[in-house]
Amino acid sequence: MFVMSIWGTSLSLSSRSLAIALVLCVTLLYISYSFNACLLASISRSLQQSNLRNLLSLTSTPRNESSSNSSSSNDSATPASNPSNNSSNTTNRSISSVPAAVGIANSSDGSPKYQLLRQPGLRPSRHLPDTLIIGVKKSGTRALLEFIRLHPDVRAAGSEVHFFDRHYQRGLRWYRHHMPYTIEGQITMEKTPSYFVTKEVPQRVYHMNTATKLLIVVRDPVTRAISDYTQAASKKADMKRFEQLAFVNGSYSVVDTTWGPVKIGVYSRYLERWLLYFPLSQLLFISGERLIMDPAYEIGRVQDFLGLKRVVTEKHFYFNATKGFPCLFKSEARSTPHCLGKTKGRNHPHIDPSAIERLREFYRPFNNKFYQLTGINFAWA
Ligand SMILES: Nc1ncnc2c1ncn2[C@@H]1O[C@H](COP(=O)(O)OS(=O)(=O)O)[C@@H](OP(=O)(O)O)[C@H]1O
Repeated sequence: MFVMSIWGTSLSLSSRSLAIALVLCVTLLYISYSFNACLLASISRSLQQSNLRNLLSLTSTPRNESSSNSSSSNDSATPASNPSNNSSNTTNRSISSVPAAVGIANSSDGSPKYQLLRQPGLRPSRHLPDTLIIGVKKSGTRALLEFIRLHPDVRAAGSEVHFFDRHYQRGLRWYRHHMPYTIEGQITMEKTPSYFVTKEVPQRVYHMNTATKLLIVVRDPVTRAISDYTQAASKKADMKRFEQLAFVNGSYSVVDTTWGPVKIGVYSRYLERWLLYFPLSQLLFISGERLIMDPAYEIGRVQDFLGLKRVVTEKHFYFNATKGFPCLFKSEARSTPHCLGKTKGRNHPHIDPSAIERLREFYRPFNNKFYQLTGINFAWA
């Protein structure tokens, strides 16, 4: 009886243990299942996000391309001296890599081709400019930018960024954010014509990158002054006549050198400041007159200076008789003809020839100094 009762007790004990073990097993299985499910969900989420990020960074490229271009690699957030990083972008350019990469960029199918873009250099990113068009205002700076950006290895900011003269305190990170996306081997370019005449700019550009290449379009300072005046008059209905503004006291004897349109034409004065920071070999002077008469010639010089293959040639230009200026084809296949906008190539007002003659006389010594500094005789009258 006693044995029976012990046996019975141990039986009920072992079935309780069995039941407890079963419950424990089921609980463990449930916890393990939930944990694995969470883990898998989180892995899949992060994979989706990284794919999305890649896709977004790729699809944002055309937005910037439509406005312009750039390349260099400087992550500095403040305008402190960090000159060396940008210069490497001017070498090792591969024209053939560009259309290929752009083609791949449009693919979002996750194929091996698409994976190529993850390789360093092929993933588009923004860089500080390694080339600047610094001026001179009203000399053909927009034409130069539009012409040179036909090159597949050039990307430029579409509008004038004014970083070095107006927004310098915002820092290089801000500046870089205004640059277009580029891939390795492409040049990043920006044009702001007021850089040439703003006192602080040469030193600031030098601090960004001592190797920055500088493009300067120059034009007969008298015609440039009239062009500058024409632009100002187009915005102000009651503007005085050019002759009244260019001279002191209404007579043509004393030139008003404080008036912006006159002052900017004293190129030698501004150039001297730039030469304190940059050797002449880093500056390229483009004749504004020749850019109109023979754009292919001037663009050839620019491509050589930038170490680019001569891709933009006479095949890209045609003379538009209605506009009275050269216009361009966006490709060698002569598709998409394009002229600059209405604000480029305005009709100038009639100016008294005596006033023009007096201004020529005024500029002559400064022009000669400029020819001497640049080693180029621009032959302005
Ligand atoms: N291809 C072509 N089409 C139209 N205009 C051309 C071209 N090439 C040079 N130019 C000359 O460019 C002058 C304007 O110069 P900028 O672009 O430097 O002006 S700005 O400083 O950016 O406002 C502009 O000056 P204005 O003629 O006084 O309007 C033109 O003479």
